Amino acid sequence: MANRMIRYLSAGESHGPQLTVIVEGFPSHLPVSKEKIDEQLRRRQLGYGRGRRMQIEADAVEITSGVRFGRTLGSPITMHIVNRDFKNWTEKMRVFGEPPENLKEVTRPRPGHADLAGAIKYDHEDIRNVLERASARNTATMVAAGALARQLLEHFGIQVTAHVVEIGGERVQQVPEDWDALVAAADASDVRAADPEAAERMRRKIDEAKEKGDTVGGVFEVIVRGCPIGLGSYVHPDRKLDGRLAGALMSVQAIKGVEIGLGFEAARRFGSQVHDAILHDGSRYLRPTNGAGGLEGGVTNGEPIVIRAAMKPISTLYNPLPSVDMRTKQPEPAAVERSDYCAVPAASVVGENVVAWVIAEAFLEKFSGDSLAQIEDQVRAYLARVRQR
Ligand SMILES: Cc1cc2nc3c(=O)[nH]c(=O)nc-3n(C[C@H](O)[C@H](O)[C@H](O)COP(=O)(O)O)c2cc1C
Ligand SMILES: C=C(O[C@@H]1CC(C(=O)O)=C[C@@H](OP(=O)(O)O)[C@H]1O)C(=O)O
Repeated sequence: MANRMIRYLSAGESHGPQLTVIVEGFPSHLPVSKEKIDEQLRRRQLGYGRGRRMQIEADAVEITSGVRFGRTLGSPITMHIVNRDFKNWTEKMRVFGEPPENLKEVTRPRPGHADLAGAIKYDHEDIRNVLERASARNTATMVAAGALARQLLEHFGIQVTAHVVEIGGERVQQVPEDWDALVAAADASDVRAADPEAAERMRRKIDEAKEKGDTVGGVFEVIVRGCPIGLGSYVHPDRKLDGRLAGALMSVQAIKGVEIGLGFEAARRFGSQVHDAILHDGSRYLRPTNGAGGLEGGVTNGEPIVIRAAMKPISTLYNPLPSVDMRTKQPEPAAVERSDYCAVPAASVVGENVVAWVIAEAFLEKFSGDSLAQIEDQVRAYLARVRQR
């Protein structure tokens, strides 16, 4: 295991009273904005193709430890996110007491969800005991932790953004090259695609899925700029930042593929068409291209990190696939839960914040310190040294 300076633990069921995340290892004196965390949570709730649950929730954190007068103390930071929907589930989600008489157990596992494997693994008769925690509701905690990490990164000039590049096979053709224009265009679009024509085709694809009781997936791209050269390491597999980023993104519900830089396309080209030449302008190294996506040997090379993640279509189908009733073992259509039709735009916001977390982890491994000032000293000294190389 790499020596991680920061870590977090999350808890909470999708229809329980709240989600909780405890973040540990942040330096003291970092200014914290609750508004910035809430803004990321708000963005995660948006997107064309989301189901009715998002109209019930209004995600925001309550911070109950680790911050005083707007700055971190160096102690664990606890954040709570209330599940507004809990008020509709108080009986069905009781912590103690007997199940209500009218409780309808979920017994027909949905192909693609954690239902079947989870019910067998944890010996549950009622699949609700699985889906409550498997649910992507928990991505709100990933975003809260990432949004905190992001504030550390921003302090050191590192920025993260994401945009959707594909939904249901409809692809973006034109992406603004300018960073601010890309961020603005992605944020202004309800599918988070920066290309308005592609966005329209994506919306139609989501409508088509909805009409058919079906779902669609897609691909989003996360970009990090401002990372110093030298985060992560080649010296041991579990310290390689490419592997850690891919692992973190693959741990987000429904993410089934990750590629960095040219990714799978690199496998189809000659090396001369893949690798980025090394130039020097007299004061610093330059890379005319960025096929590596900002990572060589599992180490940041100073270029923007470019990483894409593929999300499978949502598993709950209103027109359900064949399944089996786990009580009777008889064929039955899979259970239907209230659901999203497409959550790629939301997943892109999750991806953005998950990536921010991993970069902050790597940043604090390289520039460790108990207070922000100690870290600033280290960063300054390192960057001065880099300029001499
Ligand atoms: C933002 C987001 C929203 C999701 N919404 C739903 C949903 O409404 N219904 C559903 O069946 N799956 C949804 N999923 C996907 C499931 O949570 C996921 O497929 C399931 O937990 C099984 O895990 P796996 O796909 O990683 O194998 C969503 C995923 C994300 C990232
Ligand atoms: C609650 C969220 O997403 C949920 C993820 C999800 C799933 O199965 O993963 C199923 C749905 O839950 P519900 O049945 O309560 O509508 C989504 O709404 C969220 O993103 O905050």
